[in-house]
Amino acid sequence: MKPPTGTTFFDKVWRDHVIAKLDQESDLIQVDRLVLHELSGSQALRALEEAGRKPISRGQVFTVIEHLISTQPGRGPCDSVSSSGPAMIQTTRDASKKYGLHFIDYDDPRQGIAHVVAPELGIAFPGATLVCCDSHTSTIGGVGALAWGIGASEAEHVLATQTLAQAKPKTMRVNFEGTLRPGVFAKDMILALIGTIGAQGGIGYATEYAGSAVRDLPIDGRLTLCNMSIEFSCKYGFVAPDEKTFAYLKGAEFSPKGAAWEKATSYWRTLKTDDDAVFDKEITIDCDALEPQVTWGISPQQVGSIRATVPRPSQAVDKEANALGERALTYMKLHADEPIRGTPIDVAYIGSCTNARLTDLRAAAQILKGRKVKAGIQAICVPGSTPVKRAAEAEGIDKIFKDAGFEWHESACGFCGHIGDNRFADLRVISTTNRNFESRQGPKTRTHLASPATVAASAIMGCIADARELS
Ligand SMILES: CC(C)[C@H](C(=O)O)[C@@H](O)C(=O)O
Ligand code: SF4
Repeated sequence: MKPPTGTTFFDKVWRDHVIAKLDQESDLIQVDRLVLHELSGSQALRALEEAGRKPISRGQVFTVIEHLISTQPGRGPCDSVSSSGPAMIQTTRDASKKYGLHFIDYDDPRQGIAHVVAPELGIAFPGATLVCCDSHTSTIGGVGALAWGIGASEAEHVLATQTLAQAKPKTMRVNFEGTLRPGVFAKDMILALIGTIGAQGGIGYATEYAGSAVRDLPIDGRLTLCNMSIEFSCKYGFVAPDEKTFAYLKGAEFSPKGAAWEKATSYWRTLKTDDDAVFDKEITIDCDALEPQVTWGISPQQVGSIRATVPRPSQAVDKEANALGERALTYMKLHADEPIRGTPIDVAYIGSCTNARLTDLRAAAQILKGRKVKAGIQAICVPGSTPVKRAAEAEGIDKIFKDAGFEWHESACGFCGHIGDNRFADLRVISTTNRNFESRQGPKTRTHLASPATVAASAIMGCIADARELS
C-alpha cells in the first residue's frame, strides 16, 4: 500500500477549481479573474461581440490600457507606439463600457502594466485562478494565485463562460536556499535558475518557488521570480501565500474587507504544500553563493555571473546549445573568453512587468543617487504602474533618476518589446526586462537582461558593470 502523501499548493488550488473531469489529462476549470489588455484582449472582446454573445460575469473581468499606449509624458487617449494601437485601444475602451467591465483607461490613476496592476489592486488573490492573454501572466503567482497566459480565442471562451479546459501539468518545486548577499536580487535568482534548467526545462510543469531565500523576498521580488516562469517554458509559477502576502493585499481596492477579509485569510492560510507532499521534480539553487547575473546571448538561458567571461559555444552541453551559442555571439557581437563586465552599452532601460515596481526603482535609485549617467548613454525609466510612479515621486526617486540623466516616463509596457518605436535599433541595451531575443527591443537590438541595480550601475559606467562596486 503506497503511503499516503500530502498535497501540494498547486493540487489544492487546482482541485478547488475543477468543475468537471473532461478526460484522463484535462479538467474544466473555474476561472475567477480574466484580465485583458488592449493588444490581444481587444481581439477577444471583438470576437465575442461579433458572435453576438456577452460576458457571463462582468464583475470578474478587468481590462487595462498598457501595451500600445505611449509612455511619453502628456500622452493622449490614443497616442500609441504602433499604427494599429489607436484602433485596439478604442475597441477595448468601447467594449469595456458596453459590457460594464472593470476598465482602467490610460489616464486612470490606477493604470499600469496588467501584471503590476492586478496584484497591486487586489484583483488577484491567493488561491484564485486568473488568466490573461499574455505569456507573462504567471507573474501573479507571486501573490499565491494560479495565473497563466491564454490566447485570444480562449479569452473569448472565458468571457462567455468563466471556465476553461486545461490539461493538468506535472509539479515542480524550486528551492532557493540560503541568503542573498547585498547587490543580489530576485532577478538574479530567476536568471540563475533559467541558466541551470534551460529555456525548455519547464515544459509541462507548474512550478512552486520555495525556500528561505524566497520567504525573505519582498512581494515585488516574488512577482519578478514568477514573471519569468515562461522563459523556461513553464506556464504556471507561484509562491504559496504567507503573512507578507496578506499584508501586501490588505486594504487593496478589490481585496475583501471586514469579515470577508477574515474569512478569506483563514482559507488562504490553508494554501500551502504539506510537508510530506511529493513533486514530480525538485531543484535546489544555492543563494548563498549567488552572484549578480547578466545574459550574454539571445535566450534567457544564455546567462552567467557578471564576473564570468563569455562562454565558448564548443563547451555547450549539446550540439543544439552549441549552435545557439555560435549564433548568439555573432548576433551579440561578442567573443568567447572575453569578460562580460566592461562590455560598452548604448542604452540602459528600467521598465516592464518583470522589474519596475517600487522596490526595483528604490534599488536603482540607491546606485544612481548623486551620480551621472555616462555621456552618450540613453537611460530610460518606465515605472510598472502609475501608482508605482506616484509612490516613487513621493519619495523623490524620480528626482534622483532625472538628476542622474534618466528619462522619467509614464507607465506602460514601453520599450520592453518592439511594438513600434525604433529608438534602440542596432544598439546594445542593458535592460530589466525578461526577453533578450533577437530584435526584441527593436531591429537588431542587442539586449542584456539584468537586475535594476546592474542596469543602473551600467548606465553610470557606460558599460556592463557590477553594482556592488558602486554601492
Ligand atoms: C503582446 C503579448 C501577446 C506578448 C506576450 O504575451 O508575451 C507581450 O506581452 C510580450 O511580452 O511579448
Ligand atoms: S512589460 Fe513586456 S513582458 Fe510584460 S506584458 Fe508588457 S510587453 Fe510583455
